[in-house]
Amino acid sequence: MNPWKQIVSNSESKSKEMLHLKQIDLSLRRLKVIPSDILLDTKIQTLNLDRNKLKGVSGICHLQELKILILSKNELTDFPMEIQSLIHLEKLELNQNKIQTIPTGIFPNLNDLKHLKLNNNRLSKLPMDLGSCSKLQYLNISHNLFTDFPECILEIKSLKEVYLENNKLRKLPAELFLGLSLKKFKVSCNHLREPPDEVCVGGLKQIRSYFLQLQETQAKEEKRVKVIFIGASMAGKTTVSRSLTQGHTVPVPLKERTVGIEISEFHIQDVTFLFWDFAGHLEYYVTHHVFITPYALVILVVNLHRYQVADEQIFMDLVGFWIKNLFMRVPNSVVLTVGTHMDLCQPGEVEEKCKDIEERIYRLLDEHKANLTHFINNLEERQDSELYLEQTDKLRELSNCTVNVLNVFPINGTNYNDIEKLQNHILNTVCKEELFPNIIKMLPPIYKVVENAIIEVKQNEETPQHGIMDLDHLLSEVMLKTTSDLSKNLLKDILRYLHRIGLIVWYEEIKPLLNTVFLKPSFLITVFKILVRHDLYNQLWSIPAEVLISERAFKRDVLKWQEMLQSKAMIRFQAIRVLVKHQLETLCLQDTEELFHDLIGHGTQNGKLLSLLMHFQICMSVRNVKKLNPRAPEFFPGNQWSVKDSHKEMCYPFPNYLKNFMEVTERWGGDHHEDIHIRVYFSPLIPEGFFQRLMVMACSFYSTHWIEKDNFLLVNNGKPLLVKQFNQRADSYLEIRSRKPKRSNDFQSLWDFKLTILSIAEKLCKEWPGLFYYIRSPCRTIGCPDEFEWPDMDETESIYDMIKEDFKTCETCCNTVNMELLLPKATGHAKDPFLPPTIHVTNYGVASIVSHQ
Ligand SMILES: Nc1nc2c(ncn2[C@@H]2O[C@H](COP(=O)(O)OP(=O)(O)OP(=O)(O)O)[C@@H](O)[C@H]2O)c(=O)[nH]1
Repeated sequence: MNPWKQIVSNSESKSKEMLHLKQIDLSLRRLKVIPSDILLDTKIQTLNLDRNKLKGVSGICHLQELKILILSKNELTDFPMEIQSLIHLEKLELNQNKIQTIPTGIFPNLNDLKHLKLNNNRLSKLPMDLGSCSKLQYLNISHNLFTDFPECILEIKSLKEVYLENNKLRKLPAELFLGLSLKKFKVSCNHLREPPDEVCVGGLKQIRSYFLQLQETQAKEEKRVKVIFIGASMAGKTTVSRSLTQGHTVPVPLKERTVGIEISEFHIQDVTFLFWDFAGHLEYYVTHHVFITPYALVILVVNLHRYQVADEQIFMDLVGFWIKNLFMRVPNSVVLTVGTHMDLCQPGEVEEKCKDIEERIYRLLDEHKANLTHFINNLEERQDSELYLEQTDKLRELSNCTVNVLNVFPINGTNYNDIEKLQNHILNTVCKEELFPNIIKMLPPIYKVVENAIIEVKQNEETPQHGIMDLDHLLSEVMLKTTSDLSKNLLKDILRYLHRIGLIVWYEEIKPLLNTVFLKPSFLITVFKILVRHDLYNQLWSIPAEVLISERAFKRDVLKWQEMLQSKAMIRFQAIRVLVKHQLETLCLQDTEELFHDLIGHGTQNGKLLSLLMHFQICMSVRNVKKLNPRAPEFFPGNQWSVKDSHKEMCYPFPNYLKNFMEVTERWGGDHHEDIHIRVYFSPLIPEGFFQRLMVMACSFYSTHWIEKDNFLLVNNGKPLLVKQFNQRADSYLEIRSRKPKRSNDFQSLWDFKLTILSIAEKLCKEWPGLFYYIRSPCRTIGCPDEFEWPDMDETESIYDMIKEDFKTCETCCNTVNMELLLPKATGHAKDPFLPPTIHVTNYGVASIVSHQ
């Protein structure tokens, strides 16, 4: 609960209590001036004026005893000069105003100031005399317009926490990390070159290690950019990316369709490009969250011959779908649309189509913006608008983001002159400061030395061709190749940097892969492609007899596997072994035996392949598909939950291959009008791959489950819960449905069940920063279309505590509905109040939710 709300909760009790406590809460009052009676009470120590409409704070200088002053979310454009008189001030919050400058002469008077919040203003400078605040421990200047680091910060030796995110900083001073003893530091979303973002995301430890290296040497400049090729199947992505990297036109035969992703490195002048060519098939979209990252140039390839001017559907398939998904995933990305097959177009057709594509993209982005504005207005106009403040803020932030779409660049992908023109265009684009401020990376020379040593190790004859290496082995090899005396920790920090720029892959967060480095990221993709491929069904059939025999399988088994894949999207472990073995044989690698065991695992231990796929929520594992126990023990957030080991063969459902068969529908037995259901609406859409991953995570928690393409059914303590997705334009939502409990006491466990699914969905949504969602409960009256909106779920407050009323009246049908049918309204004692739990999804049976109680 917000501490301010705890202090004073209603106006009647306010005066007496406040006079005693000297703490005044006047937040959310729509105040334009501070009430005069407050200004007369000179003994006030705490004044909270959060979320009002103040343009000034005239008279505040009288409150000489003030220690805490909260003026966040007001309409201040000037820094209030009177604050200089508040010499006992310890905490000052002026965030979310419109302040542009802070004059000098204020901070030298605030000798006791410990906490200063100035985020979300329009500041580009801090006054030099801020340095005199020798007790300041917390400083937040994130979401402002700083281009240069304010030097005065370096003088404040007491600082423990500094927040600088979302500015335009290019360089951080070494003294900040080597001189001060910071404990918390955030700097994401800047234009950093020194140190580059890829170092900063590693946190204080890695930034310190970076600057320690620069104490004796000068940083060297490197220009690097990741280029992501996306677009529908057969658009020409591989043709363009291969022609660019190989320096001549490369015809791609039809049978060589991209499977998964292709990666290649390529140089134009002094810029290093890392090309990631994504296959157009939807089956691969579930893997895109692993690889589509911010700060990349996105090349959207469109076949102009296929494109039709007046056809909205074809625009959505070839262009709109990708732009929408990018907006959700990387809301600030730069997109260059390349139109291919212009040689097959008639004169005049190319110009007309390019213009049409550009206009429709802008319309799509405008529509998205208008949608957001509409939501913001709706929430703000509500009488209970204060219940939706977080949502409104998030929407506002989103409406400031935009995908930067460049004009369409038409080419004939089979003509090298055109490829050369495109090459120059790409170079000019990435060198544009305003589009790619992060292309330049200033690095200590040792980073390059280590990079070169790794490339040498990679090319060494003794290194396995697949480039998978044990971490310790790699570290000792690199140490041998570099003359300088490198510490293991520094080497690991440099490896982390090389992982983030995409040169190597080291997933240290995945336990079974902690000691594994993929020197060739493309091999990692090859590994993914063994099981995530559009032609998996045919792949199974093409496995040669000798591979089958070596795994004690027969052609008849293959038929069973194919049937299982088609009807249940399930792959048996034996089939996985066979597929991996076959794939490794076709790659003609040495050491296949060892690699095979590494990828597949030993005994019940998952190998690298399944660990990777499960970590990225692409598949899950189940033991005994037929005998799932509908009376499995009840699951509670906070309890460790496990399933006994069985000796049955494991099976792996891959929800991306699911079709709409009827198993879930049959088990559920149709909707009842009494069902308790809620809807989670998504704008602009439910992202591709979202539902499948939600399914994987949810089914990892609830062992009794059934899955279909757009539905899944979970059972907990004998009670079923159905989750369905509906994904149509302006009507994209998840429905979470359960039967109405017979006893009133059972409502809470049912709401707990729903809240767990909601918290999983919420966690997933964070991976799509451009995605907005809200939750509604439909009115209970048959035929009434109205829905009740859920309030913002405050991270610190249980939703059960937020719902105070027992009944709600529908504005449309005027019926009164019992609240426990609509929202989590605890009837008895709140057993498991909902605090968004931390979710640990590892493997089937060891998944757990830890709630913060
Ligand atoms: N005539 C003509 N053919 C092209 C052009 N660009 C690509 N192609 C051909 O179009 C076909 C598909 O090209 P790819 O590069 O494989 O397409 P892709 O987008 O990578 O397709 P996926 O791998 O399915 O995602 C190939 O046969 C290319 O040779 C072009 O500009 N003109």
